[in-house]
Amino acid sequence: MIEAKGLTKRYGKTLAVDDLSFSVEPGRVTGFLGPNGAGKSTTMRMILGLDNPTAGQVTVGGKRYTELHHPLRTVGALLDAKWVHPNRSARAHLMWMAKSNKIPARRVDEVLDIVGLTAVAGKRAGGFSLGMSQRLGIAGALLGDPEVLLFDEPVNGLDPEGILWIRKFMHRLADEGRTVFVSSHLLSEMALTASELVVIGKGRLITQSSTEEFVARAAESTVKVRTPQLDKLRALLAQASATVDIEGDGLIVSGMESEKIGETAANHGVVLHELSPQQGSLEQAFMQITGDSVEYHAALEAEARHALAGQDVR
Ligand SMILES: Nc1ncnc2c1ncn2[C@@H]1O[C@H](COP(=O)(O)OP(=O)(O)OP(=O)(O)O)[C@@H](O)[C@H]1O
Repeated sequence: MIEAKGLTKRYGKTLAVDDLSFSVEPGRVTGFLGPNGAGKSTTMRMILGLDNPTAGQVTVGGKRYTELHHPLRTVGALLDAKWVHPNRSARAHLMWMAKSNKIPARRVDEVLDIVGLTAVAGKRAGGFSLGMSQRLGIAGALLGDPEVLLFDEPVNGLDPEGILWIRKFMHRLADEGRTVFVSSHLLSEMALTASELVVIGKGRLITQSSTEEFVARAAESTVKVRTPQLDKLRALLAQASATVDIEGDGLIVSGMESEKIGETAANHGVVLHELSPQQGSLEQAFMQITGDSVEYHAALEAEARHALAGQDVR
């Protein structure tokens, strides 16, 4: 379990993390969602004791990182996959990590097996693809068999197969009862990976809720209506305090459920050709909630450029 209370980090004039309080429970994957520059990496660094909070605190299993007797046995992290000595073999890299944390050597072979790197354990880590480097990073995070695992943007730059592997692996770790906290600026990815979300913007908590709730609540449901008596229905709905916009040959109604719209139409003899609640996507929800966040729009543009260029922009 991870608990942040009033967590704050200031770098000079920049308030990177601003009075952040949230909790991350074991047994499920929790997404840490926010646009670029929202403060996700800074928060993760504070969880890992790599940065000190300006105010507030964050604990792992009830203790601050610096109070943990065997940190690697409590919390493992994948922050930067390329953090290995390029000329060391995967096994040598893990052996070195194990030794410096008093972890038995046999655990190295176990974690190599868990992440599927046994066959290439003797190869230079410097020659690994990004996907393999990610696996090696995860093997390192698992060395101490920790209860809590942090992943900072783990799917960045990975091919679809690598993304799928990481996603399944995180679910497996959560199913084992571990606390899994994974950051991302990719909304669509979090919808597939996380069941719970901690959403931040500009260093502040926007919301913590289940992914499902977040989408349902934020993408304030709209209903598409088509009718040959458009003006009449529009006036009736507006009278009942719904917000009505004309779109194409129909109406987009918000602030009123489809059942109520249908009943209102029936009560006044209005014929309906279509009455369809519109499903909100996580993207829409996120945009709505962080709508005023400049950084968010920058992130969206970057994502769009990324999609167009077919390569990673970050
Ligand atoms: N060491 C530092 N010194 C000064 N400013 C920093 C430092 N680390 C982060 N910042 C600033 O703090 C803010 C939050 O950065 P952070 O990297 O935590 O965000 P993020 O959500 O992880 O975004 P990204 O995914 O782009 O890394 C940014 O404005 C960033 O420029």
